Amino acid sequence: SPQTGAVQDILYHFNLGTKTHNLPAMFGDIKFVCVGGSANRMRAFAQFMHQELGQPGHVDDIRDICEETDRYSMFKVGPVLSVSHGMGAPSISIMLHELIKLLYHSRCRDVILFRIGTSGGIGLAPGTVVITDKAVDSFFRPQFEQVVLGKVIVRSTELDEGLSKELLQCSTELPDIPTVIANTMCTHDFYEGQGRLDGALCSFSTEEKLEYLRKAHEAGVRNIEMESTVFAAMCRMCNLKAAVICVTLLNRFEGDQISTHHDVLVEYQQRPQGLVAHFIKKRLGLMA
Ligand SMILES: O=P(O)(O)O[C@H]1O[C@H](CO)[C@@H](O)[C@H]1O
Ligand SMILES: O=c1cc[nH]c(=O)[nH]1
Repeated sequence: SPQTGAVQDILYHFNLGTKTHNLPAMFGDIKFVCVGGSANRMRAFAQFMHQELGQPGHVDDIRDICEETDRYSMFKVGPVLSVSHGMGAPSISIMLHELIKLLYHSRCRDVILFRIGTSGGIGLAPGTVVITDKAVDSFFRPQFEQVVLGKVIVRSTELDEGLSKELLQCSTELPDIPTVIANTMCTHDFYEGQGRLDGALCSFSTEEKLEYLRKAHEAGVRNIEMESTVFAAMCRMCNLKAAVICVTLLNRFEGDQISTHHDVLVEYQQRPQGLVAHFIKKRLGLMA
C-alpha cells in the first residue's frame, strides 16, 4: 500500500502505532495468527495455547494488548497471536487491514492465519468441523465483492489447498473431532441472509428456504458463516497462507434456532481450537 511506509502509521482500532510502540519487538516472532468473532473465545484460545505450548507464567496474566480500546481484543502467546474480529465482513475487514499492517511493520515472515469460528451446517451432524475448501458468496461464487471508489472490485477467495489437507490430517490424529473439507458460504446477515425463518423480518416460505439450502448443498456448501470470503480474499491479496476452520452448531435442514445446551456449544467451539493447536504444535516440533 502507498501509505504503509509513511513516517507514522496509527492502527487506530488496535490502539497501536509505529511511533508509540516498538512493533518488531512486540510482534516480530509471530508465526501463527488465529482470529475469531468473540473476544472471550480468543482469550480462551490464548489461555489454551499457553498450556499447550508450556509457556512460562500464569494464564491469568495474559493481557489484552488492545485493552485501551473495546473494538477488538488481542492476545499473544509465544509465536501465536489470537485476535477477535466481531461479526460480519466490514468488522473483520477493518481488523485485517490493521493486522496485516501490524505483521508488515513487525517484519514478520512466513505467517499462517486461521479463522476459528462457528457456523450453521448444511446436512452435517452438529459439532462437525468444516475446513473450508472454497469460500463462496450467497450466489455460490468463490469471490468477494468490495465497493471501492464507487466501483465493484471482485477478488478471488481461493485458500491454500495444502494447508487444508494438513489440517484434515491433524483431525484424524485427534479423538472426537469429526471433520470434513467442504465449501463454506459467507453471507452478510445471520437471519434472512442465511435463509432463516426466525428473524424479525422474513420474506420467504419454508419451502423456498429449503430449496435454497438444497441448492447450496448441491454447490458443495456444508456450512454458512459471515467472514470467510473477505478473510480469504484479503489474505490471498497479501500473499498470506490462510485457512478457515468452523464448527457447525446446528443442521440448518432441521431448524434455525440454536437451542443446544450452552455447555455443548462451548465444547463445539473448542473443536477448531483443538485442531489448530495440534497443527501449531506439530509445526513447532512439539509433538511427542
Ligand atoms: O463464531 P464466529 O467467529 O463469531 O462467526 C460466526 O458467528 C457469528 C454469528 O453468530 C458470525 O460472525 C459468524 O461468522
Ligand atoms: O447458523 C449459524 C451459526 C453460527 N454462525 C452463523 O453465521 N450461522
